[in-house]
Amino acid sequence: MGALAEAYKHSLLDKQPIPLDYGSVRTLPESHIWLDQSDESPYVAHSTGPISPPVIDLMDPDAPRLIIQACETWGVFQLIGHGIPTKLMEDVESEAEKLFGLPVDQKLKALRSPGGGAGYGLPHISPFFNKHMWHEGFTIMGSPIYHTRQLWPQAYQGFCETMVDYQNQLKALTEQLIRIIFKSLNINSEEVDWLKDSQGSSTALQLNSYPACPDPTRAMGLAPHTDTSLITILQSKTSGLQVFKEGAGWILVQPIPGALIVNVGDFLHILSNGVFTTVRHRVVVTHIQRFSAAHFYAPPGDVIVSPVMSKDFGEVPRYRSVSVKGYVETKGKHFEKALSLIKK
Ligand SMILES: C=C1C[C@]23C[C@H]1CC[C@H]2[C@@]12CCC[C@@](C)(C(=O)O1)[C@H]2[C@@H]3C(=O)O
Ligand SMILES: O=C(O)CCC(=O)C(=O)O
Ligand SMILES: [Fe+2]
Repeated sequence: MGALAEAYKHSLLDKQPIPLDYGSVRTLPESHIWLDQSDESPYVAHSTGPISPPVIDLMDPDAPRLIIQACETWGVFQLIGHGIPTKLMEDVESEAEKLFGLPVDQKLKALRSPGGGAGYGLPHISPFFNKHMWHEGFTIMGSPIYHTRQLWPQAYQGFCETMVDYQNQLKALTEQLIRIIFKSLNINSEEVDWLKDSQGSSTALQLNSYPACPDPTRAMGLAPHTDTSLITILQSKTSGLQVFKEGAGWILVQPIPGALIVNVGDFLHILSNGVFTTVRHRVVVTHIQRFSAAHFYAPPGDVIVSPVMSKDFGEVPRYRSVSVKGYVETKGKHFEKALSLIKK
């Protein structure tokens, strides 16, 4: 799990808010109202017009070019032909439904400890906002057994097997995509030891639940953010994810059945000298519960991430070199100011 386990470690220490018992509230509590009536609702702000992130088939011989183009123009794309078994994707969704369907007092037994990364709770970025998000999450870093046993002391095996299998398969797919992307950055993957000995990479699996909301247009499922990853791969059956596109605003992503949503994170943005977009995204809620699973992948904590120099990515570095561990700390303390703090 590596460096990502330290993400938002400091910000968690000052307050440890816990998720609501969402099933028991009939009206949106003041603490969860993000927009008052006059504000533009997150629904109004999004356009379901003609533009949407690219859909790319990994089996397409032209996939590498399309992936690079998507990383530059959107920072996000939908991927089909990825080879992740449909059954496994369905099992992940149903295991998440089971987990978040547990009684609140049982879920709280797996509550993330202050400064901890794994376990049940609100988003790690909660302390940066004075309103609570309509969300509950379960973060897995490394083996899921410890926190899963708090939920199901006698029956944690099925959940753990599914999540470990999923993490292994998503890590392999991530590394396949990274090799394709590194080619465009003129990085020889054969010389990247943490990519070959892939034990060292930092990964995390985030299960998200956005419970049915009594007043969806005034709540926020997950506040706008960019991911602290090289690449994030996400699955969800239902819409709710919105990505920000310069010149178009918030775009609702309509998930294609069986597709995975791949997005560029901060580390790939830095590595590409700012050419690949670390897409800002958020989640709006509805009257129906929504689930997602997001796999985060970053290099090991001691790896130094430096902007590549080339005619395609610029001869002048736009960012200072950072260690993965150092940047995770900066992001955890300063959140969305992190990138500007390392700008040259
Ligand atoms: C590996 C990661 C990446 C984390 C922190 C740590 C574990 C959980 C991830 C998320 C998941 C939910 C949104 C986010 C913003 C959050 O609050 O926790 C993500 C954050 C990040 O992408 O920065
Ligand atoms: O639920 C989603 O679609 C997005 C989740 C997300 O952005 C995250 O887990 O970082
Ligand atoms: Fe995200």
